Amino acid sequence: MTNQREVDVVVIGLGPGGSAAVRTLAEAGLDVVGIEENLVGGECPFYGCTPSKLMIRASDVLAEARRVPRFAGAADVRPDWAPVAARIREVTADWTDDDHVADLEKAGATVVHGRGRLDGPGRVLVASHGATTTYVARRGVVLGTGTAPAVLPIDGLADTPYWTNREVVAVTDLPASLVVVGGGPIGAELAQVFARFGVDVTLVETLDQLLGKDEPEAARVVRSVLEAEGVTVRTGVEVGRVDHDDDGFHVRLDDETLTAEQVLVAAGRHLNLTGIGLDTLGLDEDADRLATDERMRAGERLWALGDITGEGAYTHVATYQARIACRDLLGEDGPWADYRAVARVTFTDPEVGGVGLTEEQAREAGIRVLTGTSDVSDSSRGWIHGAEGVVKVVADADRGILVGATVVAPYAGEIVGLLTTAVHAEVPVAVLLEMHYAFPTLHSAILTALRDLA
Ligand SMILES: Cc1cc2nc3c(=O)[nH]c(=O)nc-3n(C[C@H](O)[C@H](O)[C@H](O)COP(=O)(O)OP(=O)(O)OC[C@H]3O[C@@H](n4cnc5c(N)ncnc54)[C@H](O)[C@@H]3O)c2cc1C
Ligand SMILES: NC(=O)c1ccc[n+]([C@@H]2O[C@H](COP(=O)([O-])OP(=O)(O)OC[C@H]3O[C@@H](n4cnc5c(N)ncnc54)[C@H](O)[C@@H]3O)[C@@H](O)[C@H]2O)c1
Repeated sequence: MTNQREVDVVVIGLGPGGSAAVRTLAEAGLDVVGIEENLVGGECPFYGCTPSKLMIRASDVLAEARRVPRFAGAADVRPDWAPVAARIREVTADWTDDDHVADLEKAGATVVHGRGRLDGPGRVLVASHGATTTYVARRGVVLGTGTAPAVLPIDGLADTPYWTNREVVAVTDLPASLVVVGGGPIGAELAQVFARFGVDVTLVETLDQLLGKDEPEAARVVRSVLEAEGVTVRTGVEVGRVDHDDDGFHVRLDDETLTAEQVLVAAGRHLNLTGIGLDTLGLDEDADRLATDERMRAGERLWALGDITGEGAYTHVATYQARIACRDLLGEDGPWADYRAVARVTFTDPEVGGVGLTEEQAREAGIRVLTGTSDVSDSSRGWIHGAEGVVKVVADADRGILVGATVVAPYAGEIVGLLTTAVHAEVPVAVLLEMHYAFPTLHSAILTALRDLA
């Protein structure tokens, strides 16, 4: 049976980006329908940012307690996953979305659980509870369908009960050993978590460095910390085959076969665009991103936001883009989208905070580059804290401004805020060199890196 309903805006996919758009448009008085096929809230609160950061918080507490002998005497540390599993169930409400739905309905939106599909400009087919409804959106459609874990074409893998981020957040009992495939943010963060809880972890990465999107100086610190904490790190290796039997998983690399009780695949994401109907608007659904203009327009009466746009797979990018798309849909003026100063944080310990371009990206962009670095462990606060880390700043020599920066340090995610302001507002390096940096702080290592610009 097919029904038809006319509304102002249809939003397909209610992750952080889609949910923010629904809320803003509904609060502005528009007739908005949000369509979600799984949990309203999306990857971040249920399978991503929030549960992983709860794990990280717990593992950081363990690590800090283990530092007691070095700084303050003795501590008896006995890890227990039960409080972690309980807090994750509390924050996800056991993977139910009633609160998220209520939040959007309170704003005046209609939420439909079902699968949405584009059917030409401004038209969406929604399959829900055995019926199909056609929504005709007077202003347009917002697409924010996000990603799913990439399915790797590794021989044998599909026949094994491996974990992705979707399963790992629900773990109640830890395995004795774990192979993590993929040394990006998810792999690095979770390898450290499980190692700190006593799991024998091997981290396997195809590239020659961990955190391939970050500066090599940052990746080196993270690798050395992980190895010091007992993680075996293998970079520059291919996984040829994965098997599973009574002895667990067997992960065949070029030069050895790893055996472990569990495998976590954290090797990138697949865009949820397949079969979404982009072809009905003349767009390519097999592209590696859905390109958007500065107003987040992706096609005729179509706006896109979040991970599918390829502008940075972060929650804060999705919600930023939601603000821009809503501005356009509500007929307001800019500012429009600007990605010069996107901040990113990998929540390893020490954290890796980055903003803007890496040195390599800046050189590829044709910028006349100057770089400066400083060793956080050599700074006063770094030494007091017993911290390892590095600050690297990347400057445009011709314009006298920073175009990128990276901080590896405790709380680097907070410290990078200062550098995000500098890159975003194009604060002259000459000004950054003359401002005050409190003593003794971790962020004062930025001044040393600025003085090193050459
Ligand atoms: C383990 C992990 C940790 C992370 N940690 C961080 C972090 O610390 N900080 C950070 O900024 N980012 C983090 N991220 C990334 C962050 O989760 C994503 O960038 C963010 O969720 C993207 O939001 P989105 O709106 O694009 O879509 P998503 O959150 O992916 O949501 C898209 C929604 O669309 C729905 N959908 C898809 N197709 C359809 C359809 N046809 N019809 C209806 N609904 C559909 C999906 O079910 C989903 O709910 C992490 C990700 C992972 C996996
Ligand atoms: N703190 C954060 O903000 C945070 C945390 C986690 C995830 N995220 C977001 O989620 C996205 C996905 O994270 P991710 O870590 O899965 O992806 P990623 O794409 O950043 O990293 C995946 C890594 O897996 C490697 N890889 C791919 N195939 C492999 C194979 N067969 N064997 C070994 N290694 C392989 C890649 O070379 C890459 O280094 C990220 O892009 C990030 O934006 C953000």
